[in-house]
Amino acid sequence: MTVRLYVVDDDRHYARLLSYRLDKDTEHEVHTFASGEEALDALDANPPDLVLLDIMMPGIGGMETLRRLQLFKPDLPVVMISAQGTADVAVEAMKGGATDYITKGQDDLVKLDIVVKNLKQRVKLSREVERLRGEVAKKYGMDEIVGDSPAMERVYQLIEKTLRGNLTVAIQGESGTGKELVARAIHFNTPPQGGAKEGPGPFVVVNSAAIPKELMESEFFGHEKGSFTGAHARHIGKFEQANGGTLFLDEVGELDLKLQAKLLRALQNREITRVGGSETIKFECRVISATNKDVLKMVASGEFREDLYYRLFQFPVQLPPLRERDQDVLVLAHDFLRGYAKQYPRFKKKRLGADAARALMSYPWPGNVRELKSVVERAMMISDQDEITPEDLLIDGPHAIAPWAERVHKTASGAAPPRETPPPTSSGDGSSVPTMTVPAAFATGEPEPTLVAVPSPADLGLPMPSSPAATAVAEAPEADEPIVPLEDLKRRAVEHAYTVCDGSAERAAQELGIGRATMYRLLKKYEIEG
Ligand SMILES: Nc1ncnc2c1ncn2[C@@H]1O[C@H](COP(=O)(O)OP(=O)(O)OP(=O)(O)O)[C@@H](O)[C@H]1O
Repeated sequence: MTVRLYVVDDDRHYARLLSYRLDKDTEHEVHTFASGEEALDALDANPPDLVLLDIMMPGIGGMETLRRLQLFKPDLPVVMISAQGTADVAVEAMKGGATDYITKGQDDLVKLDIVVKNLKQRVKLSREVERLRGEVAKKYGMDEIVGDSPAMERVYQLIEKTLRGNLTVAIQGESGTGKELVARAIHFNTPPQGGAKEGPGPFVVVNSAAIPKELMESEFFGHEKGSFTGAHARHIGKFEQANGGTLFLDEVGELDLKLQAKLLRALQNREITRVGGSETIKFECRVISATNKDVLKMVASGEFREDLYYRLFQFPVQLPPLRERDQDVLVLAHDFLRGYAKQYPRFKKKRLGADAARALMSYPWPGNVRELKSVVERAMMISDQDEITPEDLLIDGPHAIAPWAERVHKTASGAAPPRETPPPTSSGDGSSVPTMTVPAAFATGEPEPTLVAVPSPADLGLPMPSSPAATAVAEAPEADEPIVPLEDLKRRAVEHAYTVCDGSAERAAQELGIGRATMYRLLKKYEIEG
């Protein structure tokens, strides 16, 4: 680990003495400066981990330099160097935020070693925290949301807009459409609000459907010891826990009217009182709610307070069910395949065969993405070969299991499928796509073959052959060519388009037939740089 140290002292002899000693440690990168101004000028290009700062210097001097260093990075460790007889100034500096001080000509060099050693420990720790924070943010970042369909494109645009301010966001969508995923992405990508400390703060979930009614108030606002039977200790509620971060109110449509009134009051006044307590406690957090209910209908029927509706739904984000994003099915399936193989490396060679991919595409998925996920993960487990076949999916055929089997049979026998929209005969953007007969694996015993949609290249997230960027990568493969994973093709298509379009993401997006936001996301995902 390299630690960058600044030695700032106009006494060149003393500065050289310190830097010579510090340089002996190979982990140290020492920069010396003769004035505060010089050191401040270097901050952006080479930010320090630790500063040794003389108090008495010409120009702005040590104290003012300290103040400006703190503006640059509030938790930057700064050790003041005081001349003999100016120890009282050093103490003043520590009151002003300096970490420690050494006195020239006394025990300075020994103390220097100890101080630097301790601070290095601190720097190492804060780097580790930073690294972990980055990992968490990545895990819950935008990249976790998968899908390039026009419907998801709109969702990405809305998410980006929610990041501009601190309005309450209400995410609506059927069960399993990714509401929590989107809430986490908003939380982890929201820039720190005015005065907030570093990082996104805590993400606290309250699932209103999962908590017994009688415990709801205490869950939200906390309680004091002895405030009711069973309250053996003080309990800190979710609002307080979310302070400085995000409170995610899941299934908000399940709240009863009494609690709705209390929630409204808390949100309006930005303060709460614990059950059985009298102290009012201020909180500051972003509020995101989610529901799969039609809350406006609930407002009309008196089940949901209108004033709370306006308070929570300042920025509504509607998530599409899977049936409205057919072209995402394979992208999602591959993502689940990769995710499961990462979790269980023994499955890392498993891949979707062409017939299985077609079967997934033609299956009438309803809304819940979890269904697709469990079909894919189960297929990985039960398939005997590396290539997953339609039979491994267990969504049709003699071994198919509910609810998947019933859906296929209902659809095939002409009964209304559970989806609200018809099976895919058009791509997401309204253009028609060719149809084909159901593959053998979907034979239902019906005399007439069922017609289902065949994915177009655009449906698969691939460039349409008509675009110049596409022709180079979308040539028809020979029958004996090995199958290339879809993700590799996508990466190549994006890379190629970006190069051909001279690094213009906008033009490349146009050529690929995808939106700008998706293009930027893919460039980031594949780490393609201009
Ligand atoms: N767009 C998506 N990209 C990747 N995974 C998704 C997407 N949408 C949903 N999922 C996956 O589906 C599962 C359900 O997602 P999530 O819990 O966010 O949905 P939800 O709408 O909050 O569900 P519920 O209404 O049941 O609480 C998770 O495993 C999630 O990873």
